[in-house]
Amino acid sequence: MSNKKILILPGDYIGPEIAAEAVKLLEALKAEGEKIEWRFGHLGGAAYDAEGHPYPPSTQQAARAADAILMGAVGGPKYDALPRAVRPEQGILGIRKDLGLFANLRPALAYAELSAASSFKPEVIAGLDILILRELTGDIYFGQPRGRRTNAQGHEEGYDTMHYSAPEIERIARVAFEAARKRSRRLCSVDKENVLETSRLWREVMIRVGKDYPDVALTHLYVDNAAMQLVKNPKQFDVIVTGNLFGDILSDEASMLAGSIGMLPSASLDANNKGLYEPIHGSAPDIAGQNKANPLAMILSVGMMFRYTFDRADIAERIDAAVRAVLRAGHRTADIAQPGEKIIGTREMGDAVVDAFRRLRQ
Ligand SMILES: NC(=O)c1ccc[n+]([C@@H]2O[C@H](COP(=O)([O-])OP(=O)(O)OC[C@H]3O[C@@H](n4cnc5c(N)ncnc54)[C@H](O)[C@@H]3O)[C@@H](O)[C@H]2O)c1
Ligand SMILES: CC(C)[C@H](C(=O)O)[C@@H](O)C(=O)O
Ligand SMILES: [Mg+2]
Repeated sequence: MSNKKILILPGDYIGPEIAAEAVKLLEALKAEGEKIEWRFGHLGGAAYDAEGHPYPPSTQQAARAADAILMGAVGGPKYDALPRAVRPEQGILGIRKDLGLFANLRPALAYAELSAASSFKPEVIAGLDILILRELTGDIYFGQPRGRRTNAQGHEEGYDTMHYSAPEIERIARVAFEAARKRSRRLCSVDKENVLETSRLWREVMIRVGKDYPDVALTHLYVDNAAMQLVKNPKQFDVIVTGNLFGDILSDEASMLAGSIGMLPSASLDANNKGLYEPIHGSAPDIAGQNKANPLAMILSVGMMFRYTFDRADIAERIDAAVRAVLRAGHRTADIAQPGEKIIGTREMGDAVVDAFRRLRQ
Protein backbone atom coordinates (compact mmCIF):
# COMPACT_ATOMS: atom_id res chain seq x y z
CA MET A 1 0.00 0.00 0.00
CA SER A 2 1.40 3.40 -0.95
CA ASN A 3 1.88 6.18 1.54
CA LYS A 4 -0.98 8.58 2.31
CA LYS A 5 0.04 11.99 0.99
CA ILE A 6 -0.49 14.98 3.23
CA LEU A 7 0.00 18.55 2.07
CA ILE A 8 0.83 20.94 4.91
CA LEU A 9 0.03 24.62 4.41
CA PRO A 10 1.35 26.43 7.50
CA GLY A 11 0.17 29.91 6.44
CA ASP A 12 0.86 33.10 8.38
CA TYR A 13 1.69 34.42 11.87
CA ILE A 14 0.95 31.59 14.35
CA GLY A 15 0.14 29.22 11.45
CA PRO A 16 3.72 27.89 11.09
CA GLU A 17 4.10 27.64 14.90
CA ILE A 18 1.09 25.38 15.37
CA ALA A 19 1.78 23.46 12.14
CA ALA A 20 5.21 22.53 13.55
CA GLU A 21 3.48 20.83 16.50
CA ALA A 22 1.23 18.85 14.14
CA VAL A 23 4.36 17.72 12.28
CA LYS A 24 5.83 16.34 15.54
CA LEU A 25 2.77 14.14 15.86
CA LEU A 26 3.05 13.00 12.24
CA GLU A 27 6.70 12.15 12.87
CA ALA A 28 5.70 10.05 15.86
CA LEU A 29 3.15 8.22 13.71
CA LYS A 30 5.62 7.63 10.92
CA ALA A 31 8.14 6.27 13.44
CA GLU A 32 5.49 3.73 14.45
CA GLY A 33 5.29 2.57 10.85
CA GLU A 34 2.22 4.46 9.63
CA LYS A 35 2.37 4.84 5.88
CA ILE A 36 2.21 8.61 5.61
CA GLU A 37 4.32 11.25 3.92
CA TRP A 38 4.02 14.99 3.78
CA ARG A 39 5.24 18.00 1.95
CA PHE A 40 4.82 21.71 2.51
CA GLY A 41 3.16 24.34 0.35
CA HIS A 42 2.24 27.98 0.43
CA LEU A 43 -1.17 29.43 1.18
CA GLY A 44 -2.33 32.89 2.20
CA GLY A 45 0.11 35.70 2.85
CA ALA A 46 3.07 33.29 2.73
CA ALA A 47 1.98 32.30 -0.78
CA TYR A 48 1.52 35.92 -1.81
CA ASP A 49 5.05 36.70 -0.58
CA ALA A 50 6.59 33.68 -2.31
CA GLU A 51 4.53 33.41 -5.47
CA GLY A 52 2.40 36.55 -5.80
CA HIS A 53 -0.95 34.86 -5.19
CA PRO A 54 -2.65 33.54 -2.01
CA TYR A 55 -3.56 30.24 -3.76
CA PRO A 56 -0.91 29.86 -6.44
CA PRO A 57 -0.90 27.18 -9.17
CA SER A 58 1.85 25.20 -7.38
CA THR A 59 -0.40 24.86 -4.32
CA GLN A 60 -3.42 24.02 -6.46
CA GLN A 61 -1.54 21.16 -8.07
CA ALA A 62 -0.19 19.87 -4.78
CA ALA A 63 -3.62 20.14 -3.14
CA ARG A 64 -5.29 18.18 -5.91
CA ALA A 65 -2.60 15.49 -5.72
CA ALA A 66 -2.75 15.15 -1.92
CA ASP A 67 -4.99 12.73 -0.03
CA ALA A 68 -5.50 15.28 2.75
CA ILE A 69 -4.43 18.81 3.60
CA LEU A 70 -3.46 20.28 6.93
CA MET A 71 -3.66 24.05 7.21
CA GLY A 72 -2.49 26.39 9.97
CA ALA A 73 -4.08 29.80 9.52
CA VAL A 74 -3.77 32.68 7.09
CA GLY A 75 -4.05 36.44 7.11
CA GLY A 76 -2.90 39.28 9.28
CA PRO A 77 -2.05 42.97 9.36
CA LYS A 78 0.86 42.68 6.96
CA TYR A 79 -1.64 41.83 4.23
CA ASP A 80 -4.74 43.78 5.24
CA ALA A 81 -4.22 46.61 2.75
CA LEU A 82 -3.89 44.29 -0.28
CA PRO A 83 -6.68 44.29 -2.88
CA ARG A 84 -9.36 41.77 -1.88
CA ALA A 85 -8.53 39.39 -4.76
CA VAL A 86 -5.03 38.72 -3.39
CA ARG A 87 -5.71 38.93 0.33
CA PRO A 88 -4.65 35.79 2.25
CA GLU A 89 -8.27 35.03 3.10
CA GLN A 90 -8.92 34.50 -0.62
CA GLY A 91 -6.37 31.69 -0.44
CA ILE A 92 -8.41 29.68 2.04
CA LEU A 93 -11.68 30.51 0.31
CA GLY A 94 -10.10 29.58 -3.03
CA ILE A 95 -8.87 26.18 -1.92
CA ARG A 96 -12.21 25.33 -0.29
CA LYS A 97 -14.05 26.19 -3.50
CA ASP A 98 -11.49 24.62 -5.83
CA LEU A 99 -11.58 21.28 -4.03
CA GLY A 100 -15.34 21.32 -3.47
CA LEU A 101 -14.97 21.15 0.32
CA PHE A 102 -18.60 21.96 1.03
CA ALA A 103 -19.06 20.23 4.38
CA ASN A 104 -17.32 21.88 7.30
CA LEU A 105 -17.47 19.92 10.56
CA ARG A 106 -16.76 21.98 13.65
CA PRO A 107 -17.17 19.93 16.82
CA ALA A 108 -17.21 21.77 20.14
CA LEU A 109 -16.47 19.78 23.27
CA ALA A 110 -16.37 21.06 26.81
CA TYR A 111 -13.37 19.36 28.43
CA ALA A 112 -14.05 18.82 32.12
CA GLU A 113 -10.43 19.75 32.80
CA LEU A 114 -11.03 23.20 31.32
CA SER A 115 -14.33 24.08 32.92
CA ALA A 116 -12.61 26.79 34.96
CA ALA A 117 -11.22 28.37 31.76
CA SER A 118 -14.71 28.78 30.34
CA SER A 119 -16.73 31.90 30.97
CA PHE A 120 -19.76 29.65 31.54
CA LYS A 121 -21.05 28.12 34.76
CA PRO A 122 -19.75 24.53 34.99
CA GLU A 123 -23.27 23.04 34.98
CA VAL A 124 -24.14 24.84 31.71
CA ILE A 125 -21.30 23.22 29.79
CA ALA A 126 -20.48 20.00 31.69
CA GLY A 127 -20.44 17.12 29.20
CA LEU A 128 -21.20 19.39 26.23
CA ASP A 129 -20.53 17.74 22.87
CA ILE A 130 -22.04 19.46 19.85
CA LEU A 131 -21.27 19.43 16.15
CA ILE A 132 -21.70 22.49 13.99
CA LEU A 133 -21.99 21.64 10.32
CA ARG A 134 -21.28 24.69 8.24
CA GLU A 135 -21.89 24.79 4.48
CA LEU A 136 -18.56 26.03 3.15
CA THR A 137 -18.60 26.74 -0.57
CA GLY A 138 -21.73 28.83 -1.07
CA ASP A 139 -23.71 31.69 0.46
CA ILE A 140 -22.77 35.35 0.52
CA TYR A 141 -19.10 34.32 0.69
CA PHE A 142 -19.08 33.42 -2.99
CA GLY A 143 -22.21 35.08 -4.41
CA GLN A 144 -21.97 37.25 -7.50
CA PRO A 145 -22.36 40.06 -8.23
CA ARG A 146 -20.39 41.83 -5.57
CA GLY A 147 -18.48 45.03 -5.62
CA ARG A 148 -18.70 48.80 -5.28
CA ARG A 149 -20.99 51.21 -7.10
CA THR A 150 -22.46 54.64 -6.81
CA ASN A 151 -26.09 54.54 -5.78
CA ALA A 152 -28.95 56.75 -6.97
CA GLN A 153 -28.17 59.29 -4.25
CA GLY A 154 -24.58 59.52 -5.47
CA HIS A 155 -23.23 57.66 -2.43
CA GLU A 156 -20.55 54.99 -2.62
CA GLU A 157 -22.08 51.58 -1.93
CA GLY A 158 -20.66 48.12 -1.29
CA TYR A 159 -22.78 45.09 -2.19
CA ASP A 160 -22.64 41.30 -1.94
CA THR A 161 -25.07 38.62 -3.07
CA MET A 162 -26.40 35.84 -0.87
CA HIS A 163 -27.66 32.75 -2.64
CA TYR A 164 -28.00 29.01 -2.26
CA SER A 165 -29.26 26.56 -4.86
CA ALA A 166 -31.47 23.64 -3.84
CA PRO A 167 -28.77 21.03 -4.67
CA GLU A 168 -26.22 22.90 -2.55
CA ILE A 169 -28.61 22.86 0.39
CA GLU A 170 -29.59 19.26 -0.19
CA ARG A 171 -26.04 17.91 -0.11
CA ILE A 172 -25.15 19.61 3.18
CA ALA A 173 -28.53 18.52 4.56
CA ARG A 174 -27.72 14.89 3.77
CA VAL A 175 -24.32 15.15 5.50
CA ALA A 176 -26.07 16.69 8.51
CA PHE A 177 -28.81 14.05 8.74
CA GLU A 178 -26.24 11.27 8.39
CA ALA A 179 -24.12 12.85 11.13
CA ALA A 180 -27.17 13.20 13.38
CA ARG A 181 -27.99 9.54 12.78
CA LYS A 182 -24.58 8.56 14.17
CA ARG A 183 -25.14 10.76 17.24
CA SER A 184 -28.33 11.49 19.18
CA ARG A 185 -30.63 11.86 16.13
CA ARG A 186 -31.37 15.52 16.78
CA LEU A 187 -30.67 18.09 14.10
CA CYS A 188 -31.26 21.82 14.39
CA SER A 189 -31.19 23.82 11.17
CA VAL A 190 -30.31 27.49 11.62
CA ASP A 191 -31.46 30.13 9.15
CA LYS A 192 -33.04 33.57 8.85
CA GLU A 193 -36.22 32.38 7.16
CA ASN A 194 -38.27 35.26 8.56
CA VAL A 195 -36.29 37.72 6.41
CA LEU A 196 -34.20 36.09 3.70
CA GLU A 197 -35.43 34.31 0.58
CA THR A 198 -32.21 32.23 0.60
CA SER A 199 -33.22 30.98 4.04
CA ARG A 200 -36.80 30.22 2.98
CA LEU A 201 -35.45 27.83 0.37
CA TRP A 202 -32.90 26.49 2.90
CA ARG A 203 -35.72 25.58 5.30
CA GLU A 204 -37.93 24.05 2.60
CA VAL A 205 -35.10 21.83 1.38
CA MET A 206 -34.16 20.78 4.95
CA ILE A 207 -37.77 19.70 5.54
CA ARG A 208 -37.90 17.89 2.20
CA VAL A 209 -34.65 15.98 2.84
CA GLY A 210 -35.79 15.29 6.39
CA LYS A 211 -38.58 13.07 4.99
CA ASP A 212 -35.82 10.57 4.08
CA TYR A 213 -34.66 10.57 7.72
CA PRO A 214 -37.82 10.03 9.79
CA ASP A 215 -35.64 8.75 12.65
CA VAL A 216 -33.93 12.17 13.03
CA ALA A 217 -35.82 14.94 14.86
CA LEU A 218 -35.41 18.12 12.80
CA THR A 219 -35.96 21.52 14.40
CA HIS A 220 -35.39 25.03 13.10
CA LEU A 221 -34.14 28.21 14.72
CA TYR A 222 -33.56 31.71 13.45
CA VAL A 223 -29.88 32.55 13.69
CA ASP A 224 -30.34 35.36 16.22
CA ASN A 225 -32.25 33.04 18.56
CA ALA A 226 -29.71 30.26 17.93
CA ALA A 227 -26.88 32.58 18.99
CA MET A 228 -28.75 33.31 22.19
CA GLN A 229 -29.73 29.66 22.88
CA LEU A 230 -26.14 28.57 22.34
CA VAL A 231 -25.00 30.53 25.35
CA LYS A 232 -28.18 30.09 27.39
CA ASN A 233 -28.41 26.31 27.20
CA PRO A 234 -25.89 24.83 24.76
CA LYS A 235 -26.67 21.25 25.75
CA GLN A 236 -30.09 21.47 24.07
CA PHE A 237 -28.15 21.05 20.79
CA ASP A 238 -26.54 18.03 19.24
CA VAL A 239 -25.95 18.69 15.52
CA ILE A 240 -26.48 22.19 14.12
CA VAL A 241 -26.53 22.67 10.35
CA THR A 242 -26.29 26.12 8.86
CA GLY A 243 -24.99 28.23 5.99
CA ASN A 244 -21.51 29.58 5.47
CA LEU A 245 -21.86 32.98 7.12
CA PHE A 246 -24.00 31.93 10.08
CA GLY A 247 -21.77 28.91 10.65
CA ASP A 248 -18.65 31.06 10.73
CA ILE A 249 -20.12 33.19 13.50
CA LEU A 250 -21.80 30.44 15.54
CA SER A 251 -18.66 28.27 15.56
CA ASP A 252 -16.52 31.06 17.01
CA GLU A 253 -19.24 31.58 19.61
CA ALA A 254 -19.29 27.85 20.39
CA SER A 255 -15.52 27.84 20.87
CA MET A 256 -15.94 29.66 24.15
CA LEU A 257 -18.02 26.75 25.42
CA ALA A 258 -14.84 24.70 25.04
CA GLY A 259 -12.83 27.31 26.94
CA SER A 260 -10.77 28.80 24.13
CA ILE A 261 -10.81 29.23 20.38
CA GLY A 262 -7.44 27.48 20.52
CA MET A 263 -9.29 24.20 21.23
CA LEU A 264 -11.56 23.87 18.18
CA PRO A 265 -10.47 21.75 15.20
CA SER A 266 -12.33 21.41 11.93
CA ALA A 267 -12.67 19.20 8.89
CA SER A 268 -13.73 20.49 5.49
CA LEU A 269 -14.82 17.58 3.32
CA ASP A 270 -15.80 16.97 -0.28
CA ALA A 271 -18.31 14.35 -1.38
CA ASN A 272 -15.64 11.61 -1.12
CA ASN A 273 -14.27 12.60 2.29
CA LYS A 274 -11.13 14.12 0.87
CA GLY A 275 -10.49 16.87 3.35
CA LEU A 276 -8.73 19.97 4.49
CA TYR A 277 -8.13 20.09 8.23
CA GLU A 278 -7.53 23.28 10.16
CA PRO A 279 -8.23 24.92 13.49
CA ILE A 280 -11.23 27.24 13.37
CA HIS A 281 -9.20 30.15 14.69
CA GLY A 282 -7.18 32.63 12.69
CA SER A 283 -3.53 33.61 12.56
CA ALA A 284 -3.61 35.40 15.95
CA PRO A 285 -1.13 38.13 15.00
CA ASP A 286 -1.28 39.50 18.55
CA ILE A 287 0.54 36.46 19.94
CA ALA A 288 2.57 35.36 16.91
CA GLY A 289 6.27 34.63 17.29
CA GLN A 290 6.08 34.33 21.07
CA ASN A 291 5.59 30.59 21.56
CA LYS A 292 2.20 31.40 23.11
CA ALA A 293 -0.34 29.91 20.71
CA ASN A 294 -2.33 26.89 21.80
CA PRO A 295 -1.54 24.09 19.31
CA LEU A 296 -4.34 21.79 20.48
CA ALA A 297 -6.92 22.83 17.85
CA MET A 298 -4.30 22.06 15.21
CA ILE A 299 -3.37 18.74 16.82
CA LEU A 300 -7.03 17.76 17.13
CA SER A 301 -7.40 18.63 13.44
CA VAL A 302 -4.79 15.94 12.70
CA GLY A 303 -7.06 13.56 14.65
CA MET A 304 -10.01 14.55 12.44
CA MET A 305 -7.87 13.88 9.36
CA PHE A 306 -7.23 10.33 10.50
CA ARG A 307 -10.89 9.84 11.37
CA TYR A 308 -12.52 11.19 8.23
CA THR A 309 -10.09 10.94 5.32
CA PHE A 310 -7.91 8.01 6.41
CA ASP A 311 -10.69 6.08 8.15
CA ARG A 312 -8.49 5.46 11.17
CA ALA A 313 -10.74 6.11 14.15
CA ASP A 314 -8.18 4.26 16.30
CA ILE A 315 -5.53 6.93 15.71
CA ALA A 316 -8.07 9.75 16.02
CA GLU A 317 -9.19 8.39 19.38
CA ARG A 318 -5.61 8.09 20.57
CA ILE A 319 -4.92 11.71 19.62
CA ASP A 320 -8.07 12.82 21.45
CA ALA A 321 -7.00 10.74 24.46
CA ALA A 322 -3.51 12.26 24.40
CA VAL A 323 -5.01 15.77 24.46
CA ARG A 324 -7.24 14.83 27.39
CA ALA A 325 -4.24 13.32 29.19
CA VAL A 326 -2.16 16.50 28.91
CA LEU A 327 -5.09 18.60 30.10
CA ARG A 328 -5.62 16.23 33.01
CA ALA A 329 -1.93 16.49 33.85
CA GLY A 330 -2.39 20.26 34.14
CA HIS A 331 -0.53 21.43 31.03
CA ARG A 332 -1.86 24.84 30.06
CA THR A 333 -1.06 27.37 27.37
CA ALA A 334 -1.94 30.94 28.36
CA ASP A 335 -5.39 30.95 26.74
CA ILE A 336 -6.63 28.04 28.89
CA ALA A 337 -4.75 28.81 32.11
CA GLN A 338 -6.35 30.07 35.28
CA PRO A 339 -4.67 32.71 37.43
CA GLY A 340 -1.83 31.09 39.33
CA GLU A 341 -1.56 28.09 36.99
CA LYS A 342 1.78 27.34 35.37
CA ILE A 343 1.80 28.38 31.72
CA ILE A 344 3.69 26.48 29.05
CA GLY A 345 4.40 27.43 25.45
CA THR A 346 3.29 26.14 22.07
CA ARG A 347 6.31 23.85 21.68
CA GLU A 348 6.09 22.44 25.20
CA MET A 349 2.38 21.69 24.73
CA GLY A 350 3.15 19.93 21.44
CA ASP A 351 5.87 17.86 23.13
CA ALA A 352 3.52 16.93 25.98
CA VAL A 353 0.88 15.69 23.53
CA VAL A 354 3.41 13.63 21.57
CA ASP A 355 4.70 12.09 24.83
CA ALA A 356 1.18 11.21 25.93
CA PHE A 357 0.37 9.89 22.46
CA ARG A 358 3.40 7.56 22.54
CA ARG A 359 2.49 6.33 26.01
CA LEU A 360 -1.03 5.49 24.87
CA ARG A 361 0.23 2.99 22.29
CA GLN A 362 -1.14 -0.43 23.13
N1 LIG B 1 -8.95 29.84 8.69
C1 LIG B 1 -8.15 30.87 8.82
O1 LIG B 1 -7.03 30.84 8.35
C2 LIG B 1 -8.61 32.09 9.55
C3 LIG B 1 -9.68 32.02 10.45
C4 LIG B 1 -10.07 33.18 11.12
C5 LIG B 1 -9.38 34.37 10.91
N2 LIG B 1 -8.35 34.39 10.02
C6 LIG B 1 -7.52 35.58 9.83
O2 LIG B 1 -6.67 35.69 10.96
C7 LIG B 1 -6.35 37.06 11.19
C8 LIG B 1 -6.65 37.42 12.64
O3 LIG B 1 -8.07 37.33 12.85
P1 LIG B 1 -8.79 37.56 14.23
O4 LIG B 1 -7.87 38.28 15.15
O5 LIG B 1 -10.13 38.09 13.95
O6 LIG B 1 -9.06 36.07 14.79
P2 LIG B 1 -8.05 35.02 15.48
O7 LIG B 1 -8.82 33.75 15.62
O8 LIG B 1 -6.76 34.97 14.76
O9 LIG B 1 -7.76 35.63 16.93
C9 LIG B 1 -8.81 35.99 17.82
C10 LIG B 1 -8.27 35.96 19.25
O10 LIG B 1 -8.09 34.59 19.64
C11 LIG B 1 -6.74 34.36 20.00
N3 LIG B 1 -6.33 33.06 19.47
C12 LIG B 1 -6.60 32.56 18.25
N4 LIG B 1 -6.03 31.37 18.08
C13 LIG B 1 -5.38 31.09 19.23
C14 LIG B 1 -4.60 29.98 19.69
N5 LIG B 1 -4.34 28.90 18.93
N6 LIG B 1 -4.08 30.04 20.94
C15 LIG B 1 -4.31 31.10 21.73
N7 LIG B 1 -5.06 32.17 21.37
C16 LIG B 1 -5.58 32.17 20.13
C17 LIG B 1 -5.92 35.48 19.37
O11 LIG B 1 -4.72 35.71 20.08
C18 LIG B 1 -6.91 36.64 19.41
O12 LIG B 1 -6.86 37.29 20.65
C19 LIG B 1 -7.17 37.85 10.18
O13 LIG B 1 -6.34 38.15 9.09
C20 LIG B 1 -8.26 36.89 9.76
O14 LIG B 1 -8.77 37.14 8.48
C21 LIG B 1 -7.94 33.27 9.36
C1 LIG C 1 -10.45 33.69 7.24
C2 LIG C 1 -11.89 33.54 6.86
C3 LIG C 1 -12.04 33.64 5.36
C4 LIG C 1 -12.51 32.25 7.40
C5 LIG C 1 -14.00 32.20 7.07
O1 LIG C 1 -14.71 33.20 7.23
O2 LIG C 1 -14.45 31.14 6.66
C6 LIG C 1 -12.38 32.01 8.88
O3 LIG C 1 -13.04 32.95 9.65
C7 LIG C 1 -12.84 30.61 9.25
O4 LIG C 1 -13.72 30.48 10.09
O5 LIG C 1 -12.29 29.65 8.69
MG1 LIG D 1 -14.19 32.10 11.23
